[in-house]
Amino acid sequence: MGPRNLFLTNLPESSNDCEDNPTRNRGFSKRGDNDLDPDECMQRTGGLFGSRRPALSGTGNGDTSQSRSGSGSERDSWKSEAEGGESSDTQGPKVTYIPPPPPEDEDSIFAHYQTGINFDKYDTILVEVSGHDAPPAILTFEEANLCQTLNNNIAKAGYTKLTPVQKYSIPIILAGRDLMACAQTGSGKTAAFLLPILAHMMHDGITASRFKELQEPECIIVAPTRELVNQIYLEARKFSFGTCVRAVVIYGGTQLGHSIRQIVQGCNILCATPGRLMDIIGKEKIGLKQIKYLVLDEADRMLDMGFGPEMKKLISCPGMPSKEQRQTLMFSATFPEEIQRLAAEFLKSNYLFVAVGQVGGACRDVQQTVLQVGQFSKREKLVEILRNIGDERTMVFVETKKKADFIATFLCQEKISTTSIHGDREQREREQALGDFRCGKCPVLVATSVAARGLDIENVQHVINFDLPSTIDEYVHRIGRTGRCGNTGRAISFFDLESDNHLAQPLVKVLTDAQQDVPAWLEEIAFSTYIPGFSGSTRGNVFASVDTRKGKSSLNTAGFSSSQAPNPVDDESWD
Ligand SMILES: Nc1ncnc2c1ncn2[C@@H]1O[C@H](COP(=O)(O)OP(=O)(O)OP(=O)(O)O)[C@@H](O)[C@H]1O
Repeated sequence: MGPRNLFLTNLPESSNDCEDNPTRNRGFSKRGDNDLDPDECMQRTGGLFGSRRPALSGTGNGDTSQSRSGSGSERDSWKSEAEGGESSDTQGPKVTYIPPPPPEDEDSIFAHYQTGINFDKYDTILVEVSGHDAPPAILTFEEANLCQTLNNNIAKAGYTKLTPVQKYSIPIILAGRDLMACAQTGSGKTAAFLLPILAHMMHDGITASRFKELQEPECIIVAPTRELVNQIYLEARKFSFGTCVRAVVIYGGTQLGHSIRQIVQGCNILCATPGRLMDIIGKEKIGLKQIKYLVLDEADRMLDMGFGPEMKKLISCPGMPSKEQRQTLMFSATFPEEIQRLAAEFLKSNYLFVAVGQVGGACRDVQQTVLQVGQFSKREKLVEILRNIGDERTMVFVETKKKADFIATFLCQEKISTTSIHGDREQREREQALGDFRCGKCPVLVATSVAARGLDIENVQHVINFDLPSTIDEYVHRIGRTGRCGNTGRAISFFDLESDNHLAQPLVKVLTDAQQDVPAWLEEIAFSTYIPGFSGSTRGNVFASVDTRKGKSSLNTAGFSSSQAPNPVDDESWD
């Protein structure tokens, strides 16, 4: 195998507050004070595991091998990227990895970072709610009338104010309505669905318990990547702390038997990647009859051709309540119109659509810079930028798994502390890489799209698109790894005239909508490149700025409940 799996983290000699891992390796620090031979650097595996925040805690039992080579073309293997190439019919060695359980101490469970200076600016964002009979937004957690334990956990998590998506989503979900919610990256969509679901479960009571032969969870939450479902699990564990609700997480690349053992101990909320979930259902390790809530996080990704077929299989499984009998919730920062139409198959016809700001728009707390850089100049430019950045946490996105290893190795040889995450790395390595990055041992993480969505990592100050993605939606998600929860961040993208011209128009739109400077050369390309159907406005195929049902909508600002908001204007003038 090429350097792909030999590539390792570079760790400074001195340890810091991260847990040491017996297989921890040494390597280069940015300051280059421990000059390991690059080859030796390549001989070591693993890295650090654990960080100030709870570690990943997937569970599972080796049922299927993990594809060690991306099947099909690199770009087409996005799904195998997310699942790490795992599927029940993949040949290869048995997966035996069992992630260690997350820390159980309260400090770790409630570890969180501070909201940023722009958190209060959320209240100025226009919110559009479309669909009929929408309950009014709430302005405070108290208005949600949650139980004391939940309120205690919210306070311990450092939440004092609701974000816009929470103000509108929580009452809608408490009212039992289906919901499609779009809000910018880093604006609290996870709590927006977890809190009302937990409130319902606490109020209505739960059935699944450790003493049941067959576990029948009340809630299933699916997301496209292992690291993201684990992150959602840790949030569910946080907010359900001290309650009888038990959350479990299962994902590919880990031993299946361990997943099963976790489930049989009691499973009310199951956080899962699609591949592992369908394995567990196929083996009848859970029943679906008690499902009350089905949540699709990064929903547009879950419904596209990558995971759409598996999602359709899921809702057709024996025992799965129909869309009329369950509550279905979909969340994402992007939601193209054609995907919205696909979503209708999963949602009750009277679902509500909440759009916080421009659907598909970038978070305005991210300062975006686009540089024209040809492919042969990218590495030099990357090193120049990273040397200027110093030790601030930076995610570098590349388009293929091979390139992730290559660039990470290259940076290693440039004595820049770097690690990598992509779908061909063992799950253990992926989790170690994330742990090294989270705790700052490796301030640079080179990643493919497997890390583009959802990951909430403290202090990511910079995102560099070494390669621009193929779609503008993925661009929005990638740069959203920084500038989260009112904090500011910076994104720098290398625009290659040979391959990125198709992105020029949507990129200009995203930059303009986010009040960013648009380079003249990019504008020129944008308006000299004709893309059928793109009118440069929100009505183009690029963004669905309104509910594609074109239903009745009310335009509110996040700072008001609908009763106080300015008179709703016709969504024609929305954009
Ligand atoms: N009301 C709140 N007050 C303070 N912090 C919050 C609040 N809601 C969420 N957060 C924090 O903000 C961060 C981002 O939340 P979350 O990951 O749910 O964002 P998101 O909208 O799902 O982002 P993405 O679109 O990238 O998935 C998390 O660290 C979360 O704990």
